Amino acid sequence: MANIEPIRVAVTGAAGQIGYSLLFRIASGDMLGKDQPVILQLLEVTPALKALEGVVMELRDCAFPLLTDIVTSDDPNVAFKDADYALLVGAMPRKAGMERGDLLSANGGIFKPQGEALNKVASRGVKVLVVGNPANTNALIAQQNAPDLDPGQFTAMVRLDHNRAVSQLAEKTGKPVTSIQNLTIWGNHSSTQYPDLSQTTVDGKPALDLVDRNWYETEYIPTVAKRGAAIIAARGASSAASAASAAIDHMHDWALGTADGQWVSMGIPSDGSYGIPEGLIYGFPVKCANGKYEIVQGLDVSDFSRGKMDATAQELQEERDEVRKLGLVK
Ligand SMILES: NC(=O)c1ccc[n+]([C@@H]2O[C@H](COP(=O)([O-])OP(=O)(O)OC[C@H]3O[C@@H](n4cnc5c(N)ncnc54)[C@H](O)[C@@H]3O)[C@@H](O)[C@H]2O)c1
Ligand SMILES: O=C(O)C[C@H](O)C(=O)O
Repeated sequence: MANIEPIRVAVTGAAGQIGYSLLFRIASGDMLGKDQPVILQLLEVTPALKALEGVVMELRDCAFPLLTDIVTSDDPNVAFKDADYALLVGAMPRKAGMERGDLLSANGGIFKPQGEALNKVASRGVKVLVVGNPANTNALIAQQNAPDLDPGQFTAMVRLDHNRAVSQLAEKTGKPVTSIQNLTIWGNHSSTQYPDLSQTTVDGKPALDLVDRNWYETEYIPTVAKRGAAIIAARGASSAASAASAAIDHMHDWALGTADGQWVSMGIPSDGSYGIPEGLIYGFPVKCANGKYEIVQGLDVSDFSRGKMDATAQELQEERDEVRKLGLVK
């Protein structure tokens, strides 16, 4: 372990609820491996730096063997300096009664300067995950303001939706989550997302042979798509530990690869696959190896799926138009 160079991981919104779970998981090796030392580079707004100091005290008190150093700052040019991974969490969460897209004008402005700072100071191979909502369009804003980086380095989190979808299906079929494979979240991290079971297997059997079609269309899909709102209604605050866990899963699989033959869902720039307009940051089925992701190609798309996939793409186009008007993307 002593001979492995530490990896720099930047996290924004580090004193927030998600940060409080995420940082400890990164420092314990859950994201990049149990033998990979890390340096945490934490960004917060100036008024939250005091609270962040307390989080840093707690991180130090854990005496994590892999945690080599901690940097804190309210300047993205410091926090993103030479970062190999950047998890952009810092943004306002929605309240009951809001859609995530309602946060666009409040949060969109955060991601332009952060994209510019990543462009200027991050490692040229930085892998970026946007968690702050609306995650897909915020990822687009950061990406468009980082012209010297490859657009594919910017991704958005639909992994929480993916994990929710796996868990709901496991519960319905009475099978363990590990029996479920090849599930996809297409599109936006919003209530238009499409949790698609058409290719999914449970213990090798087609999932749609095991559940009622009416349940799938009228209960399962809306339950997964509206789970974030259900958590806000129950907890009085948006999901945090599960969101952090999904962020760990997303980065872990991107960095270290997906399990043999299996795929996961990631929000990535569309290359036009499956007829999704190029450039939108859209949830796709992907396999990862050697630090790269690749869209799973050649899947059959039914008329039902086509309608759902196009509707969520349409919403992302509308969000893109809105941020264009705000001058946040070209
Ligand atoms: N994509 C997903 O699946 C998913 C899941 C859960 C939550 N979220 C989103 O993640 C975001 C954070 O959620 P939370 O519960 O941790 O919120 P929170 O309010 O507890 O924490 C957000 C933190 O971000 C900080 N912050 C605000 N602007 C910043 C900036 N410009 N730079 C750095 N830090 C900044 C705040 O000071 C605060 O400490 C919200 O937008 C929420 O909706 C996304
Ligand atoms: O729903 C929210 O606003 C928070 C988060 O995006 C979630 O899905 O839990």
